[in-house]
Amino acid sequence: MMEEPQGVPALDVAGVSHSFGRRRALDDVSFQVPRGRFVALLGPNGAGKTTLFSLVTRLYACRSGAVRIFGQDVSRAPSAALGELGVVFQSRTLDLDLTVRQNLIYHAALHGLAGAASAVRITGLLALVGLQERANDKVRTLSGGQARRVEIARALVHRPRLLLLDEATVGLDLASRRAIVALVRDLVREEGLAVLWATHIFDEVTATDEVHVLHRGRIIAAGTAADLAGEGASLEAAFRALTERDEGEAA
Ligand SMILES: Nc1ncnc2c1ncn2[C@@H]1O[C@H](COP(=O)(O)OP(=O)(O)OP(=O)(O)O)[C@@H](O)[C@H]1O
Repeated sequence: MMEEPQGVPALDVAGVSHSFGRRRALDDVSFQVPRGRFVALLGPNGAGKTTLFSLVTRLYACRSGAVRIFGQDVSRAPSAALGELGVVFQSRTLDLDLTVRQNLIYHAALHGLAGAASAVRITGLLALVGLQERANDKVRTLSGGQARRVEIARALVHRPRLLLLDEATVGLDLASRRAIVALVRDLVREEGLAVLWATHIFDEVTATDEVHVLHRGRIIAAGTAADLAGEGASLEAAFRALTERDEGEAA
């Protein structure tokens, strides 16, 4: 295996464009997620977040530009690249009639992990997301927030170093939303994970987070949330000003 150059980012999106027929969903998008950092991709519905995730996960072929995960190109070295990637999709993807543990065992098997090694890993992950007590309950009996935790555990089964979450708090109440954001931030701090957190919710972003603002398929601003907000203004106000200006320029 080739040695990984130091300083290579966890995720490198370089000049990526994607169209559906004549509709351009992504237009020359470039940004990076450094190792071990929480980076927010902030964009309203329809900005292109899900399309971008589909390209990073190879659901769609990347025809224009490149996506690299820890230096591995997802088109040229898909196994090496995707082996470092865990994903939590916007829509729920657990089997409701299996238990929490069964869902995880099934997913571990897809990654070639079985028997005692799988059991140990799953027990550790359930502790990490605070769901040890619910291991043998059917997913159907869990709250929305607990089900999300299972999906986060599942995304980490194969020990990826980069985790992508697409609107992970959608449909959750405020307390559950906060708990999920806190859990993911703990994973960054304590496990050294790199995270790309796609959201349209401003209060999920803190002042020191690096933020990339995606609007109508283009990155229209980037920096820390505090820099983008400017003195005294909120991130939400800055976001509105940026997107209105972008729409004005396009008109
Ligand atoms: N399969 C598809 N076929 C045609 N157009 C699509 C398809 N998927 C997405 N689009 C269009 O591409 C643009 C970006 O959509 P995308 O779903 O990536 O946005 P998003 O930021 O994830 O929004 P949301 O959070 O609502 O899913 C939108 O204009 C959307 O209508």
